[in-house]
Amino acid sequence: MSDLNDLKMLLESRYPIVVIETWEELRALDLIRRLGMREGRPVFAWNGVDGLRRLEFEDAPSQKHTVEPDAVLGQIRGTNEPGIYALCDLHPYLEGEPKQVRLLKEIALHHERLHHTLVLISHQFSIPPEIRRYCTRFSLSMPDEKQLEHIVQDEARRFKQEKGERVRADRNSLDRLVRNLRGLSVEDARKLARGAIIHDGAITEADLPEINKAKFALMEMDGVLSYEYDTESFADVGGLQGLKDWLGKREQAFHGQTDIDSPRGIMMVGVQGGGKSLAAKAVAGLWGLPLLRMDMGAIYNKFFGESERNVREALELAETMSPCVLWIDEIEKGIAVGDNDGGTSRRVLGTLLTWMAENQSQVFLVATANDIERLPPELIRKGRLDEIFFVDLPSPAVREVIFRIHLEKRGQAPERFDLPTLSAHSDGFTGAEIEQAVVAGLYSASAADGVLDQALLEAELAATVPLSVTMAESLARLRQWCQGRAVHAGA
Ligand SMILES: Nc1ncnc2c1ncn2[C@@H]1O[C@H](COP(=O)(O)OP(=O)(O)OP(=O)(O)O)[C@@H](O)[C@H]1O
Repeated sequence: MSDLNDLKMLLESRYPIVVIETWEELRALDLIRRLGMREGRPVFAWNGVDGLRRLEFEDAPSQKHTVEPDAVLGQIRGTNEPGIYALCDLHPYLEGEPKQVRLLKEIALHHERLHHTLVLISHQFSIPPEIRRYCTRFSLSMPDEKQLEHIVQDEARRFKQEKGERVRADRNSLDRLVRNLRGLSVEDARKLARGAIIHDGAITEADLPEINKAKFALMEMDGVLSYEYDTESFADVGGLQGLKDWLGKREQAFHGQTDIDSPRGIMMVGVQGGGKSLAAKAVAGLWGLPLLRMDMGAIYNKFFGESERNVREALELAETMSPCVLWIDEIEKGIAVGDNDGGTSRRVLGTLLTWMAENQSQVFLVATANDIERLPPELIRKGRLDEIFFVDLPSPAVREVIFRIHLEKRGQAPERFDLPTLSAHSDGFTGAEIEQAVVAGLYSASAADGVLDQALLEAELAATVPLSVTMAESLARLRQWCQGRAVHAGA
């Protein structure tokens, strides 16, 4: 790892303040200590409990009078001997504290005279605008696959010493485990590897979903990306045969098992409740990949900060989680044409398009959209996505399958029902509406202390006015828009 050299270069480029966002405080401090010793510069560490102390000497006493942040910053400002000051968890003391921010700025302003370097170490650090131009960010490097494999082997050795048993593993599972640990710090990778080994003394494919969930939790994306625990199987999706065939043909290429270009993503447009979300979940289920969902609403949430940064970070996280499926639900909400928001949605779209053009990682994008009129043309231009699928209302045969799926899911034997008649009575219904009719029928049956039967289901269907009727015009527009632009997901 060349962290030492990289940090040295940063210091030499005379930035007065270096910000390190990390959970690995001890590793960051060790790096700074080594750098100080190599460069012959005194190094100090501070936190709000112990105050300041010399970092090079293990038993150096703490200067208790510097526990308060303004005391320590005041002392640094007043010292002429140039030093490196690692300030841990200073971030809460800067919020709404103009005095502290000013002191930081003073030290930065007099950098040419004082030659102090402040290294601010926190798990998260938002730089106050007053000092932004004096700051630079530094990231600790993450272990590469070779180092990760060493970590896993270390843990396997430790297991053997403690339990007297060898860890069972095949090459393929080990490789996949190592790949899935990418993007984690040494400490976290070790923790997850230990977790995978400890419960059964083996490394198997079955460990991977747990590893992915735990890894995602460690990454803390605060609502912009969520980990979808329930992926679906395509067996639970009625119809969409065209989409299923398309995906089936590309699975090997996605996993890098052929020389053909890896597929990068699809968009699904269609009526509400037509099964687009269900299909997105089924892609992950079919390919055995974790499913991450990007919430366009959260990207614009002011509490989460700058929108483009949120998108960038979410995409980076998806890359770290690769191979995975990234599902952007209702994509038009975040990047709609004509949004009057001071250009934010244009910038978010730009960030997304750049990523789509440059993405080399195994992240398969599944975007779903309801409102095609708000979709920016750049996004749907040929070549951006591998395919645009139109999810239309289900055909009579598919409606039968959907009835079967939802009856079976609720413990109702489909043989007890006349499925062709139910299908005939549900012309124009979406999958969601068929499911709703089954659920409503079950409620009615239970209220009457009876069982669900054909008559109850037919009554529920007769009482429903499907969206395709109330929104006939927009459905017609959608179908027209899709001609020549999208392929039929059901074909
Ligand atoms: N083709 C289908 N096969 C089986 N179930 C379906 C199908 N289509 C819809 N459903 C049922 O309806 C529910 C809602 O559908 P889903 O959320 O996938 O639709 P959608 O097109 O994403 O709708 P929206 O645009 O409103 O989010 C699904 O969870 C599923 O239970």
